[in-house]
Amino acid sequence: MFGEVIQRDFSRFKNPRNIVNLCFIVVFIFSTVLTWREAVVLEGAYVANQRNSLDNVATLLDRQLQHNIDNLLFYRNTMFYALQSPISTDRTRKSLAEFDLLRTEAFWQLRLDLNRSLPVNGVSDEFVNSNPLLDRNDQTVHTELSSALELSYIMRLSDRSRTLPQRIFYASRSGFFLTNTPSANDPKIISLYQRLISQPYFSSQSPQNNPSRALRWTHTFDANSTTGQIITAAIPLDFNGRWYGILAFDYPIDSLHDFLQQAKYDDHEGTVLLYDNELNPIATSAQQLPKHELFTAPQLAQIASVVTAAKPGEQGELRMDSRFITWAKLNNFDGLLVKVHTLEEGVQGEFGRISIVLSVLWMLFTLMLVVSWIVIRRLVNNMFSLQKTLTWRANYDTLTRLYNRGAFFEIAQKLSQECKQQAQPFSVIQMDLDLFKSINDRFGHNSGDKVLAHAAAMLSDAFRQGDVAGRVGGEEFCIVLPDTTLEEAVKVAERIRVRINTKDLLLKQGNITRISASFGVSSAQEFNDYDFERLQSHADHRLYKAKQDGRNRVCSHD
Ligand SMILES: Nc1nc2c(ncn2[C@@H]2O[C@H](COP(=O)(O)OP(=O)(O)OP(=O)(O)O)[C@@H](O)[C@H]2O)c(=O)[nH]1
Repeated sequence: MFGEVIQRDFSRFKNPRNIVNLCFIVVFIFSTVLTWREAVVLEGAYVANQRNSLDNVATLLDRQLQHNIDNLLFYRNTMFYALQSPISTDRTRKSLAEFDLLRTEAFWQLRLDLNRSLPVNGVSDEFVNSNPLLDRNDQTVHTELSSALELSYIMRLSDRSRTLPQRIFYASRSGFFLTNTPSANDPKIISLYQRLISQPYFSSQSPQNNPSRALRWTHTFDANSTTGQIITAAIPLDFNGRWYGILAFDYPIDSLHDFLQQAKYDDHEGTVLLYDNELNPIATSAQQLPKHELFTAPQLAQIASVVTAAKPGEQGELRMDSRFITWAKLNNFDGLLVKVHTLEEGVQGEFGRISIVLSVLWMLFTLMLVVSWIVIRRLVNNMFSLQKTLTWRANYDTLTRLYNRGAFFEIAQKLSQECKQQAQPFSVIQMDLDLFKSINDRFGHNSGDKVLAHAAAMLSDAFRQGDVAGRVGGEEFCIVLPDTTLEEAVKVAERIRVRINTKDLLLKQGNITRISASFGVSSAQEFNDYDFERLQSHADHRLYKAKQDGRNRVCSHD
């Protein structure tokens, strides 16, 4: 059963049309799979390229930030060690004495060395006492001030050329501050200090608010200064269980913006954006921040969910609409670097051009494949119909559409042998048109052909299913009748004779004629012989007798 199914399926493929279809399908699948593979490799390279490109910016930015954080930690250590073992010099003692005199003034400034140190700016005892967050402790304030004066030397020396434009400062709870962007000794000191201690980065560094005492980034905020929006990183300074103040640096957002703009991108490389820890865009490699939101609220939520789970330094990518998003969580910044690559930019870029060439090549190949499939299918179809015609012509007579002599003899012999094997009767009718020559002579050869075709049609209509007829000579026909006795065959011959003889036939130029035929019938039972050729010879002999007896009759005996 299974074998039959396989054989049937296999034989279906022997048909050249199916083989051609199969071959083309295989070539098409193969080419599509190859192109698909190329596309997958290309996509992998594209993703790696996008990641690398963002990684370069992330590494650069991280390095800059690391430098600043290192500076901050270095300054904290300086303060820490100075608090532990303060250096007492004439100059510091003088400055501290000066502080004791000035501490009740609304604002004041101490400076050890005009050229080599930065000024320490302070506010009055009254100001400090009015703010519960502040505490000017008489036990520690001198040590802290001398430490700050020491730091002012180092801060003054620090090289700012390698860093992003920034402000580094120490804001003390004891009512003074030190910054690398010094100001004059004027009332502005009060407002500057007021601004430092009222910002969230100051209060958030209290032991209650920052129990881990780690560095913390703010989100962007308006510093209410000429610098516009800024972002700040701060660490607390603790010593001997006392929270002294904070060391911090801040960047104007513009400087981060400039930094990203300097990262080299060609026009098709997409846009890099820096987001703060509240996922607000703060800087971009484009000319300016996008006027409308780049991401919808659900998209932002999707980014947030992916990024929250990520560790610092981790990278990833997302597909949003037609855009390819690469993100990197920085090691030294509490925010996110995002690269947005639009489809349009992608198409214009190198990978886009390669993808287009690949798609066009695939389409061309497929088109050529389809065209050649159509051509080959047509060739195969033509070949098939030619083969069919040739086969038909080899077996049939084109005029009468009956079997020709060769094919008929072959079939007749086969049928006679089958009847012999099954011990069935078998009969043969030999038929010849009467005086056919005179039709040719009177009406022409074409009319003679028409008569032959007509006689064959009469013949075909009259015999039964299973009987086979053939044209065995010019106007001679033979019919074999399996499983038919002589009597039955005579009846069939008689029926044919009547049919032929009762129909008028319209010939050339309106001539109507009626034809007749003579029949000789023989059967295998009579002679106990199933050899077709011999039976046909007997029938032919009886046909001759029928002609002799006056034509238009059936003869079944010698
Ligand atoms: N038109 C046409 N004539 C054919 C074809 N084949 C044979 N003939 C003609 O058929 C005629 C047969 O004539 P005869 O054998 O003399 O016999 P008949 O005229 O039929 O006379 P009887 O058989 O004695 O009745 C010949 O003239 C052949 O040329 C054919 O394919 N087409």
